[in-house]
Amino acid sequence: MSTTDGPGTPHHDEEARVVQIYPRLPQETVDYCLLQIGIKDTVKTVIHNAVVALDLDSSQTYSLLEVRGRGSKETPLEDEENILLRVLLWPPETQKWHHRSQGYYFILHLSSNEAKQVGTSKEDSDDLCNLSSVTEEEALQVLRQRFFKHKIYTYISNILIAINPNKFLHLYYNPKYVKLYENQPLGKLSPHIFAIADVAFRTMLNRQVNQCIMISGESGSGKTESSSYLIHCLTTLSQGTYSGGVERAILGAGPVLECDAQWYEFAYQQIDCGRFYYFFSTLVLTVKMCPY
Ligand SMILES: Nc1ncnc2c1ncn2[C@@H]1O[C@H](COP(=O)(O)OP(=O)(O)OP(=O)(O)O)[C@@H](O)[C@H]1O
Repeated sequence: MSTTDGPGTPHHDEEARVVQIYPRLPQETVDYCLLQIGIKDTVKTVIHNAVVALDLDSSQTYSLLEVRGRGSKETPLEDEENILLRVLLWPPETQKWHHRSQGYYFILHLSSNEAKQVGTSKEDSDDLCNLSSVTEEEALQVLRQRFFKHKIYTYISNILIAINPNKFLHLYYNPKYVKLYENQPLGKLSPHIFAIADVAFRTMLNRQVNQCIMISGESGSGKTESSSYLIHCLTTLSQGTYSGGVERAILGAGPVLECDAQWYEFAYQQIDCGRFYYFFSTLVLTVKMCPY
């Protein structure tokens, strides 16, 4: 990420965007700064760069709020969130330099240290393997906490856990995300079902070997829904490659996607024997939240 001199500054890569950050501070500062954000930038990096660009006191704690649309509420963003993923959901005309009156911008807010500490009572991580202590209780706590922040996907290394949100989350399934996750190593961006589809698709093309994504979970946990997102992503990825027939093949595979108990038993035997990776490129575990 770099600071920019103004609206005319060229983008360094196709996925970079220029955003405005408006400081909301007790003291007088310049109105706003412009920052160029790229695919790897998190909210934390944006806050750091805005503090430098606005020449603010770096010993203070700041947070970033997103305003998405005129008159919309200000949404506080998590430090590790990928900021480009949010900006890509803004209307195209607001994804380059634009006036604040159009309603899409970020606010840099001075937050007190105590407030920050209360808000981070438990550690959060995109990958449960990164937790400092991996107990069942800790893992469930993190998943629950993420779910309440509308983060339904979490990795355990290259296994994806998908929690059924029971409502359509447009933030996750915007068609632009297929492109964003294309050719990205697993774990580089926030956990997503499209990342799983991309890994399977690339491995199939590179190794010229059939791939299998196993989806497991109790009834109503979102297996069918997850497979339709996978199919959507795979068919989109297959367009524009020499494997154009993939679309027809995948759509025709509906009946065999729902396999019987015997097959599951076989699949789990392979996992138990440590042969998982020979049989499945990836595993998606779907989870239904208990209402109590
Ligand atoms: N990712 C998701 N986003 C939005 N809604 C979802 C998602 N996953 C599941 N749901 C909701 O939960 C309902 C149940 O999901 P789904 O039919 O996929 O479960 P299932 O695991 O296939 O169940 P069964 O094993 O009984 O067939 C869906 O009809 C949908 O409303």
